[in-house]
Amino acid sequence: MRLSIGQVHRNVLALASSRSCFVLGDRLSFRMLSQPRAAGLHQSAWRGSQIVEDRGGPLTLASLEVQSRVEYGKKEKTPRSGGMKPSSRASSLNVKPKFSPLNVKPAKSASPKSSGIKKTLKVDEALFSAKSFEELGLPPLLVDRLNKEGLTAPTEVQSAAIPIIAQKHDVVIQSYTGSGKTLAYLLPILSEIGPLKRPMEHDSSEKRSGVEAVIVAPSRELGMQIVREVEKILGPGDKRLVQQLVGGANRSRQEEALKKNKPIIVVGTPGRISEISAAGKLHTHACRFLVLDEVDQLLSFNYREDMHRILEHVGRKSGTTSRDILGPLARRSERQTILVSATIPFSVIRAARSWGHDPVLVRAKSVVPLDSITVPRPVLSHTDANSSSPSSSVNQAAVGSLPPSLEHFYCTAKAQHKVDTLRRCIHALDAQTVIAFMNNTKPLKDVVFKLEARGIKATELHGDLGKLARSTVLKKFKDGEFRVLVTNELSARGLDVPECDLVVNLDLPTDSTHYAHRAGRTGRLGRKGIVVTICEENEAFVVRKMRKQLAVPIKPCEFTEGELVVHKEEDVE
Ligand SMILES: Nc1ncnc2c1ncn2[C@@H]1O[C@H](COP(=O)(O)OP(=O)(O)OP(=O)(O)O)[C@@H](O)[C@H]1O
Repeated sequence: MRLSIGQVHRNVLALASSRSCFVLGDRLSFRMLSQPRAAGLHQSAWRGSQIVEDRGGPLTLASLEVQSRVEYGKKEKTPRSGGMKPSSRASSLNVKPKFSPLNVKPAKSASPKSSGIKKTLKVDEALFSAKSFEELGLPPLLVDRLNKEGLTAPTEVQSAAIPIIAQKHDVVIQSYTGSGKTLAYLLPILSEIGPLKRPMEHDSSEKRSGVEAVIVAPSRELGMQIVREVEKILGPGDKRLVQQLVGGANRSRQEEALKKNKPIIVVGTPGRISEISAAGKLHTHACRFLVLDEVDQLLSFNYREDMHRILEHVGRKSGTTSRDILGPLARRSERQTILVSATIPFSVIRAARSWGHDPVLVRAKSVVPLDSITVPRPVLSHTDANSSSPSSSVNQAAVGSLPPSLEHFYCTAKAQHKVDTLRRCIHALDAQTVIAFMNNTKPLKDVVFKLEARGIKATELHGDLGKLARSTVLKKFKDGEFRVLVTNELSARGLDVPECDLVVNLDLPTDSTHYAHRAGRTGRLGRKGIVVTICEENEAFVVRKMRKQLAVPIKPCEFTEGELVVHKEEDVE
């Protein structure tokens, strides 16, 4: 019996002595794991077959999509191109839960389009709120649009954030990666502005002109992703109401589009927004909402000038200057500020307190006034928002940022053997959609080359590629044309590839916050996912340190004979 990754944490039955590998139990019913998968899956998976009854085939990442709580329909699996062996896609299950939030269309079919199979990715029901979108007070037109898009129930963080933003609080939204933070701020904004908004008795919207919401994101990819999310909700007829202002794209075209389309929402990167604003082509004085997505990164030293301009200008009536008698208070009253990240260091809490209007911290199941949070005094430093706090603040920020559905492992390998370890890891886990992180740009190509030479379709994504190349690569990866995306920190934040079932760190992340964001590219919306860190022997202590800081088990392992072998900690220490 080979066992699925998803079962590790709950089903450990025994430890095999000599290799100290875990032998795992299985509580899932045979019916759920039965024939179709058995036919398609190969030997890779967990060692431990001696003890557990063989139920007809190995369980691999594909089986992560199976949960005992809900009933599934099964569909044919479509192989992802480039794999050594044709195997299952992890996401070919139909799920029909209580509120059918799981009736979610994947962002994109990850299998070749020719398959004609409309897949439904299984997500974790527990992530969803017991309340409906209507109960949260969203306007009927907006709820209709959401339903049309297959979004029928809010996640917990959406359920907490939507009413609080509607009450005009400034908020800091913190919840783990892939928990739906984007809609948590978009929905209350779209309830107030644009064609789907709540009907008002005394509608002052006619008097408003210009941009009403500015959303800032640290990367083009994330910016574009947010634009697509807004477009999806607005529907094809009103797409022009959102405008992307990301770097790397033609600036004059963006300026022309601003003039022609008169968008109510702009989404962009700090540099481009502030550039166009400084040129007088973007008028945001009447803006009602300012969102900083991945706020901890946006408030880092790198972005300080652009962010300063944005914070000074957005939602600030012309004529007021920072020397006005009310100073920042006058500005505050003009806009609602929404700060969002899976990792919120104390520095962000401090900033939010100083700009905020009754600011509150919103988490999945709690809403806390920021004033009630004890924040240590800052330590001066000029590197970034995280490091402007003591290292404990970095650690504090990362705690609770990881979805519980993730499983973490690490293994050691010499630098020159890392790609081979990656290959063995992919096969042992039968991973279909893999993101491999490195710290620098230069070695990415080499890794891609080596993977391709071993028959694994791979591609690279980094900031040196042009905007078009970046979006093409990403699209092809999402569409399943490549099995592995080899990338750097650029892709660590916010990137939503629902099908991603494995994240691999080929280089160690710089700290636990970086680990958390990289890891969060898998296990989206409560799906199962695996994170494997491949490090050198003398770096293993760093992983163990991060494990402590993050308070998640990161288990030592190795990949032998097409299988994942989990070690007892003592064997490696
Ligand atoms: N209520 C919902 N029902 C179904 N799917 C949803 C819902 N809310 C969000 N999603 C989907 O869940 C996925 C993750 O959402 P999102 O990208 O907003 O997560 P996040 O918390 O911002 O993650 P990160 O911290 O990595 O940026 C997206 O594919 C999104 O479309």
